[in-house]
Amino acid sequence: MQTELFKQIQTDPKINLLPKDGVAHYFQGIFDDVTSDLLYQSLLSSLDWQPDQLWMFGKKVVTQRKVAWIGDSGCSYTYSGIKKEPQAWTPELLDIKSKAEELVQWKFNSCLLNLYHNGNEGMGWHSDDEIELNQEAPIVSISFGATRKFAFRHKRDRTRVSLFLVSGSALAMHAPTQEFWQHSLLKTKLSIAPRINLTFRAIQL
Ligand SMILES: O=C(O)CCC(=O)C(=O)O
Ligand SMILES: [Fe+2]
Repeated sequence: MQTELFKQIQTDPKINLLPKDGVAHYFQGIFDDVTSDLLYQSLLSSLDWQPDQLWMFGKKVVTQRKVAWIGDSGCSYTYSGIKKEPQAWTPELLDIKSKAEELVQWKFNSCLLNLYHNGNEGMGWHSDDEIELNQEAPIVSISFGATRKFAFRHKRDRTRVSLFLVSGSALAMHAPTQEFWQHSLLKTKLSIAPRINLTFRAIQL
């Protein structure tokens, strides 16, 4: 019974995953398995992947997880105190961007990609609420590779909602989700295959 309900929630893009203060929709099978594998390989080899750098307790930390920042010219982006200049769009990225835009009827001008080599790598609790982002715009997150668990946590009462993001899926987060919720890509001892995640964002120019 619980499994049935879970499956339904996981696959019905009309259901809002959040009980309040935000809207998040999950779309499975945006890309089929063969296309997802091809896109994964092509993103892995065509982009300049760099370790992420962030400040933790006053110290600069370099992550195992790698990132690539893509955007229209002028879309520089500062987070955790590090200013990033964008790499140019590739044909594959533009195709994926079109799909993301179609899902939410919004135009994006930038994309942050994360490469998690194994289950030991994740992303801690945060909101995508950087000052450069248009706060009205949704964020669309697309995943290729290993299935990973993603969780939301309400900033005030700590309510949690979690789901598995499978290869070829999209997760759309609409305003005011970032204002009230944090999210995290949880680490796991189970999943050892790598995963690439893309978050399409609208930077205010
Ligand atoms: O890898 C994920 O699914 C989440 C990535 C994320 O939250 C981000 O890039 O801001
Ligand atoms: Fe995020």
